[in-house]
Amino acid sequence: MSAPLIDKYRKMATFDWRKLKAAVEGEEHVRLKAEVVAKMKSEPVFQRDFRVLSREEHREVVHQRWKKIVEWGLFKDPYSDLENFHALTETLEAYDQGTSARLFLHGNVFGAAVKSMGTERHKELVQQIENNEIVGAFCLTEIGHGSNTAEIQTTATFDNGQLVFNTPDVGAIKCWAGNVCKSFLRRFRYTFCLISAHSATHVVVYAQLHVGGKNEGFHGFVIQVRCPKTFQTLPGITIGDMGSKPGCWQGVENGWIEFKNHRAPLSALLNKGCDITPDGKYVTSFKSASEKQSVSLGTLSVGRKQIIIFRLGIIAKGMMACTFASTIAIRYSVARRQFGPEKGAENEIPVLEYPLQQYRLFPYLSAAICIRIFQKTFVEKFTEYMMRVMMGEKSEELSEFSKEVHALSSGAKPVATWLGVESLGEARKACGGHGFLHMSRLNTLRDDNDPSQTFEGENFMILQQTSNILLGKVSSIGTINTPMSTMSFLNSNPSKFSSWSSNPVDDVLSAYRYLTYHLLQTTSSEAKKLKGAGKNSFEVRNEIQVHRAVNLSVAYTEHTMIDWVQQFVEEVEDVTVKRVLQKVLNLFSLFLLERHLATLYITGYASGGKFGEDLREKLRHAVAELKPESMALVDSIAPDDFILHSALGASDGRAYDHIMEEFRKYTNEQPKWVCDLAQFLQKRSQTSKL
Ligand SMILES: Cc1cc2nc3c(=O)[nH]c(=O)nc-3n(C[C@H](O)[C@H](O)[C@H](O)COP(=O)(O)OP(=O)(O)OC[C@H]3O[C@@H](n4cnc5c(N)ncnc54)[C@H](O)[C@@H]3O)c2cc1C
Repeated sequence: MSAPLIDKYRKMATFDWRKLKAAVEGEEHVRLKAEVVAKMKSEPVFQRDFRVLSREEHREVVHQRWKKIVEWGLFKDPYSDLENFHALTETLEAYDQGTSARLFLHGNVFGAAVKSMGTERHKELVQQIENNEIVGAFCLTEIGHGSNTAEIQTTATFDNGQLVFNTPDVGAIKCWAGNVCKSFLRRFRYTFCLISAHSATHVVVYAQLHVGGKNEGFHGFVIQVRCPKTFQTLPGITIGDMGSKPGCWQGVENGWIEFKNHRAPLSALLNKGCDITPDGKYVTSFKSASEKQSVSLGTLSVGRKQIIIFRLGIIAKGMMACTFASTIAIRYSVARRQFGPEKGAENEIPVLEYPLQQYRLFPYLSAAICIRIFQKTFVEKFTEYMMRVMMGEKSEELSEFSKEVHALSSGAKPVATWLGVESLGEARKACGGHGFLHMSRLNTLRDDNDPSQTFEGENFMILQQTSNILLGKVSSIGTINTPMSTMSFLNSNPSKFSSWSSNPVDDVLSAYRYLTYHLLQTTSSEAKKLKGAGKNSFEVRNEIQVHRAVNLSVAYTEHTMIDWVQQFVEEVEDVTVKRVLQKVLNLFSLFLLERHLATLYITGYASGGKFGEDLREKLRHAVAELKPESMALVDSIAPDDFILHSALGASDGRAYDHIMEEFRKYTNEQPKWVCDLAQFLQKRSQTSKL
């Protein structure tokens, strides 16, 4: 039975949360997710408590869950059953990113790398991967090189018809082994491969290829690293674990690998577009060194699309983080009562009543909904693009499409993951002391989501990809016409602020257009100035980042997010749902824009304090407007309690009961060391009497 207070808040809503959920997620998706959850609930291996597991225990439980999902055979072919596959992926990601990583991410990257860079001679291996007869990992990052992958130092040297792998120094030791992104699976066949520390039998490894004394550059190879029966490493290979990691990543076997004269057959070279003849001649069909590098780095053809698919998946991680943060903190804020207009515990009010608490939490509630709508729209547009690629289209418009998708995904991944991690930190603080308990899950979830800001392109690094593409458009201002129309507004100089309209989102979009346009202009003229002063292109690119290129990428991305969500809301048929979604978007857009207030003034969008005062007043109003809707909105986004797994955030609103249920598990405990304490105290008391 729910607590009366949470029900009171539920009744304040002006809409049916189920209808909103169906409108945002799609009825079929909601139904399929419920099916997966029901299956997991029925299986003992998916039951969990709040105990902190050791590294060994954590990995074993993840392994058992992985096995169960494999046995269920839930996702034989994502191509033929994409809806089911999306439902499974989202549910597993919400349940535990470590389990989903073990299931999907590393294996798919390994398998896809073999498929995209390999040829006919790797067919048998591909078959083994698909049959789960071997276990694979992906080794690109080294101790000394992550972002700058082209400079990795591991070597593969042709010698007597074989390849000899070496790690020249400590910086060249492979680490992290694996790769990340769930939605990669949405389009590509997958395999179940584990990470290298304990389980991998094979790895895709990147190394500098030396043939006949010449370095032919960075190449991909697939090699066996362990015997699949004994799991002993092969000669010349040392593998270890990377030690403890926070959150769910403790359950993931990220490992390091060192090579010392490890010999592998020539077929280890993933030889699409290049090869070594048995007598030791390097041959290539690549026209240039950079093309060769592009294929090896996986940034051409399928590879570039894979990166975008990874990023689309990571945007969803940001959405999920905001979902967990707002669900747990808003439900708890109704159960938690502190102070009141008059003295007496009976007069205390739920902390959700405080405008400051609302101001800290509701923006992330709106972000959870808006990022989901944006991500879903982006996936649809990307699918349309992929269909054209698969149909073999080769047009200038399609290559423009590719660039635009790349620019937006490189901006949206940072914006979404930063918001996600930030939301969990704020939610933890908004839940006070109890928020710090492991059973709130907020700190653990924060740890789970933390690396989403770094992997698959460190956020600040990939924002540079967005700004580079935007800066490339400066010379064609007036004729910019991109397939998704995210840049068309840059064709004309947007006007300064004059007055507010009746629609805050229209006003926010106008401000963003001005902001993006002016950031593009100032970044571009700064670059010209630096070039004129004799700086080289490396220096120029670095010196235009702070306050300029980074802000440009963020502004462009946020403008598109808001614009697409607005278009979605306009299409919603149910009037009550549409009205509340509009309130959600009002808040999301004002919340994001307020962060750019200083730059808006600096770039001359407005002068005097009134614009800023008005913007903030509108933001406070948007927050207040969401209060009566907030609990139903939470219900519309909240995962099932089994998946949410938070003593503070359960849907029945009985946070104290759940907290005490956990506390009581530790009633009158007598750990072994208290005997030692008793003896110590006794000894002290005897000594003091002497
Ligand atoms: C949980 C987790 C799982 C991972 N899994 C894998 C995996 O499976 N396989 C794999 O190969 N790797 C994996 N990685 C590694 C990951 O891909 C890299 O850590 C990531 O690419 C960032 O690279 P880096 O660590 O070298 O960061 P660095 O490049 O060293 O970045 C450090 C700092 O320098 C800044 N910086 C660097 N260059 C510039 C520049 N030009 N301009 C401005 N600032 C700059 C960055 O913004 C950052 O703030 C994983 C990492 C984590 C945390």
